[in-house]
Amino acid sequence: MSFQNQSSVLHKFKGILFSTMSSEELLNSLDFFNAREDDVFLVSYPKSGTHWIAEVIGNIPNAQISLTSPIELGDISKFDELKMNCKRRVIPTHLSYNMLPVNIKQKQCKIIYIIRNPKDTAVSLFHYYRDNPNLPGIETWAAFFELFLRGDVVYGSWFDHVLSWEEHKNDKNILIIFYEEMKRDLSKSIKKITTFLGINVSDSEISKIARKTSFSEMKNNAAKENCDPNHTICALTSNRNLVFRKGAVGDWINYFTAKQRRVFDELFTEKMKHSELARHFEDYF
Ligand SMILES: Nc1ncnc2c1ncn2[C@@H]1O[C@H](COP(=O)(O)O)[C@@H](OP(=O)(O)O)[C@H]1O
Ligand SMILES: CCc1ccc(OS(=O)(=O)O)cc1
Repeated sequence: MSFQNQSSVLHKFKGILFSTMSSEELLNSLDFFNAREDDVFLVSYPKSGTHWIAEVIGNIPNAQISLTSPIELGDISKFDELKMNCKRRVIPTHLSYNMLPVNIKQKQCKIIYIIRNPKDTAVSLFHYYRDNPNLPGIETWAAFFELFLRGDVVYGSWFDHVLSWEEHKNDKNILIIFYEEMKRDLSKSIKKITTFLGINVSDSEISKIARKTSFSEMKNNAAKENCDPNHTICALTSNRNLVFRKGAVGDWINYFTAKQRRVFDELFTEKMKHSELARHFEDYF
């Protein structure tokens, strides 16, 4: 597998790194996006469990929804492509709240924001950088750790991303889901999601969705799929095999040195001192 230089796969837009698969023209035009009132946005910082929630939603019986590729993926023809979709659209994105098209906010579309312990997120993104030819090559975990702390990674700083959503955590059209809660009680999180979407689902159907969206099931299914580079659903890869790595809570402990842990905790405390969302991670640090 060939590793790419950062400049060939990432570009900076308004100070934040994006994949070159997100054209500058598209990023500049986001505010021209025409949202529909029944659109659902699935928002996350990369590697927070986005595919997992997408699979949960895709398995809701009779939901009549259509999962699209991320709003920021592609070129200016993106909005025409989305317009042609007649079903209720579930649109993933890794955009921060500030960059989200204004029309989505005006129409108060439903938004699910998934958030994961940043230490596990960093480790997961490190592996994504290493394995994914659409991301820059990275030599070591130590080098990646520095980039992550500085926000010098695709979609920028985890801290800034989460803080941009923090201010809207109580908006009635926004549901916050934690990866760690999904791991602890998947059925409970599925129930939260279906209730939020206004779809009535029985307990036995919820159990069925939980079975179908277990890590092993999703990883096995991805291994059987053909990887079609012309059908890119993800913003960062057309190979779904790269998405399902370990699916665990607390894997960071196998990577962080004692010093890295101290440095990270200091930065976390400083940046997230006013954050209620951050309190959720106290048990996982
Ligand atoms: N069904 C599932 N259960 C648990 N974790 C899952 C999962 N599906 C995906 N993931 C994990 O979510 C991360 C990918 O997030 P995203 O979909 O936002 O890119 C990966 O984490 P790891 O790299 O830690 O394994 C992946 O393994
Ligand atoms: C399948 C929906 C989805 C989930 C996550 C995405 O982001 S990434 O490209 O894998 O980072 C895109 C689409």
